[in-house]
Amino acid sequence: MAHISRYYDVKRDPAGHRFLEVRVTGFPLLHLPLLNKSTAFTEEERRLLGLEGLLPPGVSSLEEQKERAYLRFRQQGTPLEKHAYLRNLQDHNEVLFFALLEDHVEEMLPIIYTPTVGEAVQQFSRLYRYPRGFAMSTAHVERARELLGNVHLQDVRMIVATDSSAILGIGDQGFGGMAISIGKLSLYTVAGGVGPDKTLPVELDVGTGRQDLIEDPLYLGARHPRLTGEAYDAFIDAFVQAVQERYPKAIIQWEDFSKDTAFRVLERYRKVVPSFNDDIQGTGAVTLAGVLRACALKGEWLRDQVVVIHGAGAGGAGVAAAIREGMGREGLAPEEVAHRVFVLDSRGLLTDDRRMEDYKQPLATPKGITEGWAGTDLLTVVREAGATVLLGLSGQGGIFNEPIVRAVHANAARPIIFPLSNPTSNTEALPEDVLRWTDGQAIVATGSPFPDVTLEGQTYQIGQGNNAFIFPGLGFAAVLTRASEITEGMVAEAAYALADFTARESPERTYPPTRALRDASRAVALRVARQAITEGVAREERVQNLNDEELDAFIESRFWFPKYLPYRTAEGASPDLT
Ligand SMILES: NC(=O)c1ccc[n+]([C@@H]2O[C@H](COP(=O)([O-])OP(=O)(O)OC[C@H]3O[C@@H](n4cnc5c(N)ncnc54)[C@H](O)[C@@H]3O)[C@@H](O)[C@H]2O)c1
Ligand SMILES: O=C(O)C[C@H](O)C(=O)O
Ligand SMILES: [Mn+2]
Repeated sequence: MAHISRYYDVKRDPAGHRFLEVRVTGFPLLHLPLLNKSTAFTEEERRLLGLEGLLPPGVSSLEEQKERAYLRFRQQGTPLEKHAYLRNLQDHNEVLFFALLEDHVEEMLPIIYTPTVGEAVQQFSRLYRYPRGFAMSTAHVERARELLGNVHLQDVRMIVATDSSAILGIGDQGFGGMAISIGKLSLYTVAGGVGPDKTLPVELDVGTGRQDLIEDPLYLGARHPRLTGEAYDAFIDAFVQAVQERYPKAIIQWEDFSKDTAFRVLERYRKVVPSFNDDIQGTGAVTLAGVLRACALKGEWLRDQVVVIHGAGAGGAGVAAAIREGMGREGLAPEEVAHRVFVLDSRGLLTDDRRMEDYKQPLATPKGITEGWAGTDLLTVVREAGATVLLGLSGQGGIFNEPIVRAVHANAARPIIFPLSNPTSNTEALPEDVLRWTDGQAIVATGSPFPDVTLEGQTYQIGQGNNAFIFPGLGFAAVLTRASEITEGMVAEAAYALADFTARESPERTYPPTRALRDASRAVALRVARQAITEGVAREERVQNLNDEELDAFIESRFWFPKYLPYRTAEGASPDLT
């Protein structure tokens, strides 16, 4: 089968300046988002590349293009319209898209990512315009390798793949989960330095449990119930094998797999292909980092807190493991930790006399500890355990009500309350309410972005405890070191790196402001890369003997930045070659 094998190369001229040697010219060139400069093609390039007459005569600089695009962006009425506008731009001109994003990261992150991406997931089949990424469906299992061969990208290093079974807190979303993979990878580029040509969003369309989607005439996904059991495993196996063959250097980030599959998929492949689960590991790390900062803000240790985690899915389990690890590092033995970390699912506290899924068993509280307790519901657990920290990962909007928040406050002068569920409608409590119910004493961070809260003349910044502060740096470090595996040590290091970065750059906050996302990711990448080298999983020769300063410089030098390179055609080739 004929494909465009390589339609461009990055080369250097004799003076050492980089340029793109392109093998596509004319109209098709204007339709390749990685190559299209649109109105920024110079007159010389237009002549050389057969573009004369196809573009308006005015030549714009990238700056002018950004100005034009930003004006249009501001004219869009709703967040979803803004999202659609930016996605459209991304599908036409990636350099411009990322350059614009870089300039307005605080304003645009909530549009391309959480919370608006949640709406984009739900509306995916209605918003759909251009192809992006790899869509694997049940009909393709036998031919996964061949189909991945149809993807034009030559050197994919970072893959985000979802089976859409638990998107944010909004559940099974069928094919629409593709929007999450796209959104996460945009962050990899804007914050993590991975070039857009090195990223591949993937939808693993194993079907959907949503009858309303199956019956929706406009639905674009496969119309059958979700694969389960062996058929499901065979599907994911086929995908992983195809990735290993076509993109042997790629890292896989598993995203928004429901608790029923998340743990199994993570464990099955983590030593087969370098991979991690963002909701388990990324969320664990970001939450530990924020809780450590919150403890530091009130001059206390994590080991002295009592932590209640509401939600025992991928996120809750990851957070529980990370908090336990953090307490262990502060000197607590596992028996002591058992008195300080409590996890609840929809049936109440996990205790070891209950029947439950395998992955939950290590999270369960020994029955002896809860002897004599008045109950195992959230309010009772907060009271009986003496919770000083309350973390929400249940996707249950509003469940942290006034009595519950006040009960935590009764145990701590400065309670730490993080409603971490996304999107905004699933937030366990609004920051303003939490602050009001605690007379401004609570330390609050949320998963979705919230504006500052002003209460009785005092303004409180609400940190965004979102794994976006972890995964770009973690994944970029794994890419740059060519890690053979993403170890628990690397994930833990990401958490401490973020906490230290926040302490250094924003000492009064739980998390850095989102405009610091790139710097935070770089700090995370440095420490994760160091950990990979120390643990002997870094396969990249060039990083083996670098000191920290050199490693940081190496990371910086590998960052992709949105700018246009000059274009030329292959030597001797005629400009109309396509
Ligand atoms: N802030 C972040 O970075 C971040 C990261 C991951 C997940 N999350 C959020 O956490 C939520 C859960 O995501 P997940 O990936 O763990 O999903 P999941 O499907 O794996 O788990 C959901 C869990 O919620 C719990 N739950 C449901 N109803 C409950 C109830 N009434 N009471 C107590 N617990 C209940 C159950 O224990 C279930 O296991 C989502 O809203 C998601 O957005 C946030
Ligand atoms: O996507 C996010 O905003 C964070 C997290 O991965 C989630 O599933 O909620
Ligand atoms: Mn997620």
